[in-house]
Amino acid sequence: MGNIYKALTIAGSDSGGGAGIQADLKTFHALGVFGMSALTAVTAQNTVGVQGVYPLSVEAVEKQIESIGTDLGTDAVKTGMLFSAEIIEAVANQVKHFRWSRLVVDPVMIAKGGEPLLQEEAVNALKKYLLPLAMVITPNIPEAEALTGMFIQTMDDRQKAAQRLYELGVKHVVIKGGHDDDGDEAVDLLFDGQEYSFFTNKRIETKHTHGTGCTFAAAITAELAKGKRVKDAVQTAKAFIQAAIEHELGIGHGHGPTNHWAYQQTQLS
Ligand SMILES: Nc1ncnc2c1ncn2[C@@H]1O[C@H](COP(=O)(O)OP(=O)(O)O)[C@@H](O)[C@H]1O
Ligand SMILES: Cc1ncc(COP(=O)(O)O)c(N)n1
Repeated sequence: MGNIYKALTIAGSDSGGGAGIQADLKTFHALGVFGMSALTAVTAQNTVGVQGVYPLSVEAVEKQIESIGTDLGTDAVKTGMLFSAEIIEAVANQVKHFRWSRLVVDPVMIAKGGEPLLQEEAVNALKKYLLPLAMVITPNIPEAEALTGMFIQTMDDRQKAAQRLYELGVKHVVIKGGHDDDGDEAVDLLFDGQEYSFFTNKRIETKHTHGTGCTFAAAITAELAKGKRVKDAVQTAKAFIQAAIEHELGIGHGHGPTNHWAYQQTQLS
């Protein structure tokens, strides 16, 4: 066996299997990375919506991270749904304690159906404690608006928002374009403090986009765990999410999950 790369996801459980911890672990696995998890909350969720949110205690979150940090260690870390300011602060302290530098923060706030996955007052904790530790942050447009207080309509606005997030201490800002549905392309913007890069693919006409954000950020994390540069990791993640959306599974009665094994299959064929 060659080198085993490891990645840890700190996020909520999606019982429906399309987003959250489940999407992250499937994505790590599909990219050949050993996945580990620390749950922050359990959601009763499916393709139709979120039927319940049950946060874990701060102690339960801390203990899971400690179990991983004191034994297996990890090459990269991703955070997703963190639910509260208390959990955010605890996670930031653990990341610092174990000196985990390859940290991808997906600032999950609201599920596609509109249900809150982060308490409103926790947005400030995200900015204060976690963003300064992040190697990469991956907000969608509404999340970038909540973090910056800006209204984002044009690509120029997005570039300004990326600059503001960079000033909060994040080393690389990716503002995703899934929500910008004018036009026939899905464009993601990356800012590294110096230059802007654009990752563009054809926009796929589908309602099955549950978990796209989680999957995309998990793919970046898996590639960083292998030691890849951020720009290359984002490039692979963009190809991964495109394949996952394109080869849709069509399961459930609402917004279905993406296909986490499609990228691997397209690579093999
Ligand atoms: N219909 C689509 N066709 C192609 N790519 C998409 C589509 N919707 C989202 N994406 C891509 O999926 C990733 C997640 O984007 P987005 O939907 O903005 O995030 P979130 O799920 O956090 O709201 C981005 O790379 C985005 O460009
Ligand atoms: C537990 C959990 N975490 C995150 C999301 C966001 O999903 P998306 O990737 O569609 O924004 C979700 N719906 N549920």
